[in-house]
Amino acid sequence: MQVYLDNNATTMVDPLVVEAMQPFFSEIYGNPNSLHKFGTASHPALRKAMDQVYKALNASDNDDIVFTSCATESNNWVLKSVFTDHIVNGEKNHIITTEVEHPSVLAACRALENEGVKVTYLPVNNQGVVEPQVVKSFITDKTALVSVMWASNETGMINPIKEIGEICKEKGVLFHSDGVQAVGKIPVDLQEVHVDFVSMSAHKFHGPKGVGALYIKNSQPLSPLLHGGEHMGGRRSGTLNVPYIVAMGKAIELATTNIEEKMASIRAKRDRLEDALLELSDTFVVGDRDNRTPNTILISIKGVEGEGMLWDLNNSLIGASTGSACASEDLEANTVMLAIGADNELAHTGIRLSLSRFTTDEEIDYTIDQFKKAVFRLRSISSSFAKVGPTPGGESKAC
Ligand SMILES: Cc1ncc(COP(=O)(O)O)c(CNc2co[nH]c2=O)c1O
Repeated sequence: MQVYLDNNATTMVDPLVVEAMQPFFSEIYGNPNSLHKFGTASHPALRKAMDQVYKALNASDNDDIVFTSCATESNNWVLKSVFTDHIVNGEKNHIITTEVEHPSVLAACRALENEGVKVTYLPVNNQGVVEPQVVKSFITDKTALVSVMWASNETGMINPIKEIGEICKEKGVLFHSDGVQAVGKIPVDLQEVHVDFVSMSAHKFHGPKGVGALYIKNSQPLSPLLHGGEHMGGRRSGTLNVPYIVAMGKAIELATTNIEEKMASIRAKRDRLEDALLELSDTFVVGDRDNRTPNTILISIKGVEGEGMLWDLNNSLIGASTGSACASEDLEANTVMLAIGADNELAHTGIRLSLSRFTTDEEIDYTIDQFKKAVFRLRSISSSFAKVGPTPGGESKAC
């Protein structure tokens, strides 16, 4: 048996999505910008895909949704164009984000610091979420943008986006949320929550890699990141990737239809897995599961190096991660665990398990069995665990 539990990194493309894409490779393949029938033949499918995304997000017709190549592009677009539109002219000079954002936000912010922008990286609490009042306390009249991820790719913890949005609206500050780990996984209603910009990525909800989108509230101005054509109303140049846009529409429709039912099913499997792993001594899971995306577990196993655990699980054909694949090459401590206050040793023991709607009960059973065997094997050769020994009573808990 092989079990894929790294769905926060990327997901399998739903076979129904693959089917929806097929006609647009060799049958309806014209350039949508061409005026002839080969080009206009793709327009109905493009309109349908756009409608599917609007419906899934409950976006208003006054809002814009622009397809991009990925969420990394969407995140960079917001940050760099807010800089262009509101900071270069001297109107503002400050951006607020958090210490635990995805690298595509953090690296873009660091690039803007090199341009002289003042960036505040807010801390998170011991649950790994940022507190609205902390956001409010750092907003000044020079703040151009607040950027806070909707849900964490590493912990699944969900930030108080509605409350932060209300603060930003009251203060007249633009608000961006990297919605990659929320869209398609938990309800996202953009008429319920005030956010100016939301990034999303199809390969997180069973669409293909290489297509994402940016939601822009009230179609407000945002300078293009890419120039050179009147695509997407001049918002984002580049020939439309028709099969992938169609795929994103189908994928978001499948992911958000009966989403509560889908969430309940995934959550039940995740909770069963989490409860079983917490039976191991000296383990803890980051964040209260009631405020977490239904598919994610970030578990720390005292005395077991995360990388070693990954390889052991890999030998059992179980795919997991120690955190964002974007940072998986380095053997650094898990930054989120450091941010919530774990010490350096503990922060090297994090393992992220992220399920999907395709995860089966049999796969959960197999994972529980293999995970416990791996922990026993690795702890038996672990110098640190042997030295410290198990905590009497083996305190294990979610926190
Ligand atoms: C919160 C978040 N933002 C942005 C991205 C980048 O999206 P893309 O550019 O469309 O790929 C990711 C991918 N996150 C991960 C990729 O690998 N492991 C992860 O956790 C993400 O989780």
